[in-house]
Amino acid sequence: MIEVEHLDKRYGDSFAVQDLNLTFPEGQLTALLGPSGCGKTTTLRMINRLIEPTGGRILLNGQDTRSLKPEVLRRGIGYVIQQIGLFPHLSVAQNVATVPDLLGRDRRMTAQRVDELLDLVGLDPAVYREKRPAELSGGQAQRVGVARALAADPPVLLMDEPFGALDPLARDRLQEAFRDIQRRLGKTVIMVTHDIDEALRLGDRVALMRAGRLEQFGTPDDLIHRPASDFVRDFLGEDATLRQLAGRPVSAFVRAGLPSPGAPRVQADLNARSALSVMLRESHDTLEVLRGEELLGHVAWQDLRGQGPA
Ligand SMILES: Nc1ncnc2c1ncn2[C@@H]1O[C@H](COP(=O)(O)OP(=O)(O)OP(=O)(O)O)[C@@H](O)[C@H]1O
Repeated sequence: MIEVEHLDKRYGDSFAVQDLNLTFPEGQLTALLGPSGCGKTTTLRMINRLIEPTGGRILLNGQDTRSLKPEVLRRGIGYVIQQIGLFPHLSVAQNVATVPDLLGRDRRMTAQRVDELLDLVGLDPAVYREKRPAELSGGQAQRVGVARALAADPPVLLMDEPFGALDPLARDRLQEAFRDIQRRLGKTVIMVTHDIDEALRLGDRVALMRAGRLEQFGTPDDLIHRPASDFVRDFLGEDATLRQLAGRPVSAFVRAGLPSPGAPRVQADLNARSALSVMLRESHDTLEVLRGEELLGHVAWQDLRGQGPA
């Protein structure tokens, strides 16, 4: 768990970050979201002490990070940035193994782990192990960057716009793959993004910042349905609900029981935004939700609009 207390970063007379108070829950992904210049990157870099705060403190599992040597601190905190900076003269496998090698880990174990990690991020080790960074696409290089950050098995991962440089299709795929990995490995992840869709889709929690301060901290649902201010509402925009629905299957909204007679049928893995479209098209305010032939229950219009059980 990472706790940030009264955190300040001042440059001359202006604050990049001002009186930030925030707890990043363990094993969850928190998106740091906000307009350009609001202090996201500064916050992230204060956590691994690439930037030293001018005030306040940061606790990692209850321990003040200032009491740890930066290099010791960073061993437990992976860091992924957009320009991932793979070493061009090293192979993919050597790049992924950088940290374990530095830590003097057993070579054979490391080689095996490198293969597992490449597999995990969707790169066939037999094909990619010996390639050089110059032979990779942008998306493949990003995957290697994620594998490298995971190689030291840090409990905490800091990510700064990790998927920013990718085309939309590659970004979608890597986001999904990463979300899976994060859930499976139970890492605590803090991800800087200015992409609202990305924050709402990937974040268990979203911290929305504005001019160095925290505007709202909550689940994507909280921000969308219970915005703390006009700024939050405006920032997310009117189609925030639709955006969030696009990222979730309709099965997440299912209630037990029968729908009203004549309700259209949809499959459970249909995304909720498309399910809403079916309701509009068919002029029906409930849908019957099936998985294959099995009836799971129904979903109602008001559930998709955010007043329901999900
Ligand atoms: N070294 C520095 N010296 C002076 N001001 C700085 C310095 N680094 C950052 N700032 C200022 O602090 C503020 C926050 O910067 P930061 O990079 O944290 O924003 P951000 O939210 O990550 O923005 P972006 O999304 O554009 O990357 C900005 O106004 C920036 O100009």
